Amino acid sequence: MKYQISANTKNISGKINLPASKSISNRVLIISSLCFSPYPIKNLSDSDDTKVLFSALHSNKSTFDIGHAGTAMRFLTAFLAKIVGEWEVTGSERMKQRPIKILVDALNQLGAKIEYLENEDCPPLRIYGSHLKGQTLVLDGSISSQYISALLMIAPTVENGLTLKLTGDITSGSYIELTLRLMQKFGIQYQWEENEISVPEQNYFPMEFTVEADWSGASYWYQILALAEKGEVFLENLQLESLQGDANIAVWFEQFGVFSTQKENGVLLSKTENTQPAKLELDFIENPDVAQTMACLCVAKQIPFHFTGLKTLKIKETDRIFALQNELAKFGARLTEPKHGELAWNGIIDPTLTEKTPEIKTYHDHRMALAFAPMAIVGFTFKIENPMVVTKSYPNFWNDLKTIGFEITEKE
Ligand SMILES: O=C(O)C1=C[C@@H](OP(=O)(O)O)[C@@H](O)[C@H](O)C1
Ligand SMILES: C=C(OP(=O)(O)O)C(=O)O
Repeated sequence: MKYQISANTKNISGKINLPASKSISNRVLIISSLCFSPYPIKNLSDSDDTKVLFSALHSNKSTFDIGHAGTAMRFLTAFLAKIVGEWEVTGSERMKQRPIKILVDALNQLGAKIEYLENEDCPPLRIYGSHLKGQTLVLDGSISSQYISALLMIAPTVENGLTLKLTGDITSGSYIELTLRLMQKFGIQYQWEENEISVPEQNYFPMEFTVEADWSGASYWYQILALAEKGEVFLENLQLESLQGDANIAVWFEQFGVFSTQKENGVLLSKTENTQPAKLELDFIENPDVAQTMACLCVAKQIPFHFTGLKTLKIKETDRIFALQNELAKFGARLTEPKHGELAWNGIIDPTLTEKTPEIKTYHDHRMALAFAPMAIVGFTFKIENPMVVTKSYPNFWNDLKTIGFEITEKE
């Protein structure tokens, strides 16, 4: 199934009920399961990635299929490693290619026994969970922060706690900070100095928790306003003072004339002046999930760019560097990869590449659909293949777009 997308609107006006943060939801679900008594969670995300973790944590089975959900895979692996029993965790074909060795090695050092069932270093896994004994672990922090978050969340419940010494350039550090700040809200004390994080053995303190709106999901609304001539969008439940690292983008978008004001129940985005940078240079080391948003924005506005900090994009839901290069070429943009972890464009549209009605492939990646759809605002009409990939993080996305005047029709 495909959607054909167009948008005959330059002046945007809307009120959007954003999805709740899946990163926060998945952390509070794990923490709740680690508490002596579970606590009520309000505004839990309705994304596939959260639903799948919720089901696994509330099931009486011993085999779990977590689909495409990276955080669910990594967080559940660490959680099950300390629950006495024999467990199996698998996922989508792509999940079977996403590495997990760093986490498996760490958990095995703590006393778990985890085996690979198909390919070395990747899911599916058989986990023999047992009582874990803490120690100092040395871990490569440059591949995925999710391994580190997974270990940190179980750390207070491991005998003697845990100390993690991180080597390499730490990637997605904002997500490690999110983990620690959430743990702190549930009563946990920790120390983080330079590349060393220590969490003593202690109890989580259960308390009612309300999940904030998702900042990565908000990025598509910032992108829409940046592409529009003017307008106002109210994003419900969003907080400028946020636990999420992607809240950074509020500042990034000011150079596109999009300004953010905190109101009682959310953030008001407004665009009154049509400005844009001559060239965009950004480092995504703390914000990998908004790289597609910014690349699509720049191509739609013909802004040359040089992005760095993108090494992890190759091991996400798809190889996002490859996917962006392939699909943005259909709009005439020839993106280059100057170095591993970089993406650049000279701002020149090559008419020999341009397709009249491009068909955008989504590669099982929600962010391909989410980031390309806003490009309709500048007048493109295109199709998006397998548009329901958005349910991984933002199930109501297509309905939300319709409320601001997008035309979305189903095609074979
Ligand atoms: O911990 C988290 O909630 C996440 C961490 C990031 O992954 P990496 O640490 O693998 O970059 C991010 O891309 C992902 O969407 C969510
Ligand atoms: C990378 C992502 O998710 P995950 O790694 O949890 O599958 C994402 O949501 O963009």
